[in-house]
Amino acid sequence: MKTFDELWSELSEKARTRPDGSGTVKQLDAGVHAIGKKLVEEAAESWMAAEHEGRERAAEEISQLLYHAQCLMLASGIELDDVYAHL
Ligand SMILES: N=c1c2ncn([C@@H]3O[C@H](COP(=O)(O)OP(=O)(O)OP(=O)(O)O)[C@@H](O)[C@H]3O)c2ncn1[C@@H]1O[C@H](COP(=O)(O)O)[C@@H](O)[C@H]1O
Repeated sequence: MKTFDELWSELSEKARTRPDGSGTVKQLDAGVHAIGKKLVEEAAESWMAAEHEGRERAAEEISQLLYHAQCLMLASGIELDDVYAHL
């Protein structure tokens, strides 16, 4: 279990150190267009899970949505505070 901010610290570190086997590094190397497609996919999966699959599955898909949102942030040079300023 980790918070949104803890995940951000972890992913930012992955982006900096580029450890072998990191799915995040792979995502970042794939670029904004590829990450955006994943984000749309996870948003749709979150919607379907919330409508048809129950709370646990919806929570799981939303976690993946948040993860891909952070990958998009990293790939776009967007910081947490840039997003928090609009909440
Ligand atoms: N929270 C996530 C996370 N959520 C989703 N994913 C990736 O995104 C994929 C989900 O998208 P896909 O739909 O393609 O894969 P899937 O298994 O078919 O899933 P569904 O389609 O069924 O939803 C997973 O297989 C993971 O590779 C994640 N990968 C990593 N994290 C976190 O990010 C951290 C760093 O990960 P690495 O960079 O891989 O070390 C990890 O410690 C985790 O906490």
